[in-house]
Amino acid sequence: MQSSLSKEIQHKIDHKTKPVGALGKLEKLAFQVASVQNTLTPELTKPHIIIFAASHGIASSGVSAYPSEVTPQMVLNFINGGAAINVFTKQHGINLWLVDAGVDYDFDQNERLIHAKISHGTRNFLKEAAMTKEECENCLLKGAELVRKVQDTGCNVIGFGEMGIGNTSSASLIMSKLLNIPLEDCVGKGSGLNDAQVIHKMSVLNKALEKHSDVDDDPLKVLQTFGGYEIAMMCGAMLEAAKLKMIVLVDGFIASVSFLCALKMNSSVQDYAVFCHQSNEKGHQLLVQKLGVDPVLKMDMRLGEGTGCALAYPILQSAVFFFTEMASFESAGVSQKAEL
Ligand SMILES: O=C(O)c1ccc[n+]([C@@H]2O[C@H](COP(=O)([O-])O)[C@@H](O)[C@H]2O)c1
Ligand SMILES: Cc1cc2nc[nH]c2cc1C
Repeated sequence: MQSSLSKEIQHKIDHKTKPVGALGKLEKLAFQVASVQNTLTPELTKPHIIIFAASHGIASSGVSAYPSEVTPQMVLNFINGGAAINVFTKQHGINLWLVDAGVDYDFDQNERLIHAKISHGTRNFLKEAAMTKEECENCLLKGAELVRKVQDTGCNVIGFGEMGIGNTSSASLIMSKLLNIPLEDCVGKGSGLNDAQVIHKMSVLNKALEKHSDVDDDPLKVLQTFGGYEIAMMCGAMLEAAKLKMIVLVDGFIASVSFLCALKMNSSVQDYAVFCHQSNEKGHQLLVQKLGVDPVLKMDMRLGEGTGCALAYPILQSAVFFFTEMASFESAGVSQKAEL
């Protein structure tokens, strides 16, 4: 049953000076933000994006178009402000936090980089589980702790990005296991494999599935076996952000898989999530369909880093601003729909 606040929110949307429904998806977003914040006067405050970076044992098995050194190199690029996410967050006034979740490199102390290194990278899941149970649980706790720190700054809308060469392999395996769908439907080009290389990636990942055939669909076990530290930390962060009633901006394929893990642990996370864009990575379209969500943007992007969140943020702002600032038919003296 619709609550009385839900009815009031919908009434407010429908009485703005526009044909009913004419602001399309913006109306759904406004409804969601007002519902999450439990108010007819929602606001977005101190937007943040956290990027979690980590190295992957599987990256040595020829599953990515790029070498694993790119992960620490890109972290340095984030620190120096040169990556796409730096540019877009600056453009839209979004605060950016960088987290070393487990990169295979010892960074110098830097005030722009948060040290949360679980280890120097996950193990290769062709041989053994990527993480221990304890490491996986530590990731969830660390992600949650970071979100609490962000919320303490006055933030109520948070997006998550990732950087980790090899992490589309982790994400594909987790998706296949948790949704019980064929691996083939979950595996794509990642950061840019050609067709022959995707076939090799498939055969490597099939071996990993065989190796861990005893793993059922328990989300913590799946995350521990195939995950990356950044995927698990993001999962813990999303769960905490939902608990704190923050709006959660979900980026592309890998971030959506973190969301899937979070959803399997606590289904209420769905109410807080805004899916920012439809990634070009093969598995994402199916994942979005299975989740029953309709991403804000489709820009043919497949970058990660939280770039989809940064691009969708001003659209979310427009949703909140029309809801709070537009005149109503009554206040503007505009005639309503004719009774025909
Ligand atoms: O966000 C996405 O949809 C997305 C799709 C494909 C690749 N990526 C990025 O590319 C990296 C993973 O690609 P790969 O091929 O190394 O598994 C990782 O750093 C991700 O941020 C991201
Ligand atoms: C250069 C580069 C930048 C990235 N950012 C996120 N994933 C990435 C993968 C590569 C290869």
